[in-house]
Amino acid sequence: MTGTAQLDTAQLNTLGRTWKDAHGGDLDLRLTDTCLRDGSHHKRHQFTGQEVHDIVEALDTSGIPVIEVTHGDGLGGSSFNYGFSRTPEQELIRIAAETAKNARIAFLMLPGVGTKDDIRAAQDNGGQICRIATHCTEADTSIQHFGLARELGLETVGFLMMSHTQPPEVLAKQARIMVDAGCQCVYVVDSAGALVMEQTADRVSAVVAEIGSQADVGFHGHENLGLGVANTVIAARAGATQIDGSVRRFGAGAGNTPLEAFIGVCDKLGWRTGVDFLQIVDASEDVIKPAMPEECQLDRMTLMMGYAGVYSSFLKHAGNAADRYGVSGAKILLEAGRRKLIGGQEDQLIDIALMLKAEQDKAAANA
Ligand SMILES: CC[C@H](O)CC(=O)C(=O)O
Ligand SMILES: [Mn+2]
Repeated sequence: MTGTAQLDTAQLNTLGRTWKDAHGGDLDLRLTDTCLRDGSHHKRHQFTGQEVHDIVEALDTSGIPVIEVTHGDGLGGSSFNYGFSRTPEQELIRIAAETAKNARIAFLMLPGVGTKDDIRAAQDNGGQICRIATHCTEADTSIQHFGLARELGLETVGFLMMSHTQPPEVLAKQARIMVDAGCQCVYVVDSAGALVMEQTADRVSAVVAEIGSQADVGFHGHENLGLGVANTVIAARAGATQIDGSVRRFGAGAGNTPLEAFIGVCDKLGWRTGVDFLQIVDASEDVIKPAMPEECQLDRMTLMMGYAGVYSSFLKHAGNAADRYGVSGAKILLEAGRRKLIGGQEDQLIDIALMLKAEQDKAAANA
């Protein structure tokens, strides 16, 4: 089979649903910690090998079943456009895989940023789960990558990013494209932290109705309106069985769903995650916190992201543009939301800053 071929339903049924088997069916939810990938945005991609080793060891010991490790913008993201990594991501993947005793190591790739060779290298370095992320109307760009990943025997996950921008029925159709290409779990991704409760439930339910008999459904939340845990609980109630978050919210924007808080909530609800709450709380305080440049904040900038519906990974880029041109970062984000910018359009944040500066200079000249 070539990398671009689609899998038929019979193949999917025999190859799908790997995680329930891997965990012996004794978990209700499978958690993925993404502080070593989405947290890379907050860390400006400056993770050291030692930090990755220490964080993976702590998460793995606590029982986290999946740990995602990659540049914040996925394989191949280390660049002038997105920011250079301090340590090559393939080395970080290798360190993570060598450190984890039980957890599977996942890596993310965005078609057009990473390449098929990056996927092969990530597998050679010990990555086992290939997560392909596309804008939520561009699932067709993932077809060849899912084909390759399945050919290589990797577990596959699809990310429908910026899911707040499309109604449930559009997401369901896009999820179908991913599953037909070989994806074993499609995530509704609230990249901007803009979804509000029922909007999450409606989207997850629609995707479950479309693909639930063939593949799992996941949810990836952000904290920009303070709803990460609430949205994740409601997503699980709507049928999401794979859940993303970051311990201590170490992620993009105001951070990801705080995984330790969600684990505590799951304990109270009687949902089995396999993670020890006391250990994960210690890991948050003793290992994750020291690796963070600062806590992820729910402040003017990040609230604006949730409010205006802006991709969380734009936070540092908008802050840089605001500082460079002496304009309001919050106004840059509001305009980015109005323009409905998507990943890859980071350069437009500079255009917006220049426009705001011109307006500011004109107002000053007329004053
Ligand atoms: C650049 C990829 C992006 O950060 C993926 C993600 O975590 C999201 O869309 O929320
Ligand atoms: Mn994210």
